[in-house]
Amino acid sequence: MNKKIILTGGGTAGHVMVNLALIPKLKERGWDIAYIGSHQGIERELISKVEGVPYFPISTGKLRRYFDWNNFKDPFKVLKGTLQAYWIIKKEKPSLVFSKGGFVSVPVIIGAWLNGVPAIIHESDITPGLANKIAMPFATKICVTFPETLRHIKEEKGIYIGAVVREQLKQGNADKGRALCQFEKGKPVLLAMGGSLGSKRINDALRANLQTLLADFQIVHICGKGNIDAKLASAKGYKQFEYVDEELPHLMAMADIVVSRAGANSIFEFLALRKPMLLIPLSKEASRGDQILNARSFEKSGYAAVLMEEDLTNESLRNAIYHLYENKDRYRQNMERSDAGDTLQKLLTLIEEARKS
Ligand SMILES: CC(=O)N[C@H]1[C@@H](OP(=O)(O)OP(=O)(O)OC[C@H]2O[C@@H](n3ccc(=O)[nH]c3=O)[C@H](O)[C@@H]2O)O[C@H](CO)[C@@H](O)[C@@H]1O
Repeated sequence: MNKKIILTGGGTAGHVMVNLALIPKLKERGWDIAYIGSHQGIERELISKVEGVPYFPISTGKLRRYFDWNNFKDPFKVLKGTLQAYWIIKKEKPSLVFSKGGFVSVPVIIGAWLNGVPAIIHESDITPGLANKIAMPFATKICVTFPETLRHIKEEKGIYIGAVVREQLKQGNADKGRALCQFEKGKPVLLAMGGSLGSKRINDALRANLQTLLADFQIVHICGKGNIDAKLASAKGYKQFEYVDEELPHLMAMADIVVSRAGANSIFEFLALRKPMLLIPLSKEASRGDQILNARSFEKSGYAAVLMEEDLTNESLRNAIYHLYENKDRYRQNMERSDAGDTLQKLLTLIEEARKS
């Protein structure tokens, strides 16, 4: 019985996390795993830390909905990537390809289709991203996180499974988090996270309020690569990180409230950990607006407060943070009513069923 799987997905950490959640479970079940990603993307860095998962880099190009001179070059890169993915899949002979989306996944899904290998796509957001939209006709099944996403998918291919949250996030230790940040016990902790790449808008507005907020909170701020403010390195009760890997569960465990972008993986992680959250979704100017839909859906369920980027000022952020903290118990009670079920198990069952024998 062939139990080889190729995983793909990348560009931002949000397109790698489901794969990271799956890898230990697939290993437990005796799967042989390989990964196809880009040469430079964050997926290469994240997967290189995982033992026993060979990484095959391919050429990728960004698929854009707007004018850019690279639009003339990138189709050739995607074509090259498709040929590379085709040959890797032909040689590796997996019984299934699983994709978490992102530009790099398009050549891989097409490469799987050309080899007659079934492929499953996972879509985290309410509306499918451009890469997944292009790849969908070549996939066997498309799993979605939000039930309303099924509207955008051909009936027989779409399947609602919910969000996949990494097990290790649930094993955080608040004392370890405080030790890492040199925070004291007893004073509330605010975790600010601008998605896996950081957010300059959130960083600036938060730092403008730092003096006021530090009177009431200790703040751990994940600000993105290159965004550490050295002048604030010695501020008491304020700890900055560019990106956090193994230690993230401890930081999440000690947080009383969270201020975050509304990337699908992050918000479901906060929901699983029952963290009252203020979401500042990426604006329509900078994206297709998927985070706005994610945030509105959480707001409607009573899990989150939402501050739109166009309404983000130093004052509105400060007021929203205090409002969130005052109402934190209400948000927690609402989150207690959510039941995610064992999504990882559902996904594993789907993988076992879909593979080519
Ligand atoms: C700019 C962009 O394209 N954003 C998209 C991207 O966001 P982004 O990559 O930010 O995605 P998410 O918020 O969904 O996921 C980020 C993941 O990185 C992890 N993390 C983050 C920071 C850190 O220091 N350490 C760490 O491990 C989080 O725990 C989470 O698992 O993918 C999401 C899921 O398709 C989309 O909803 C977002 O719109």
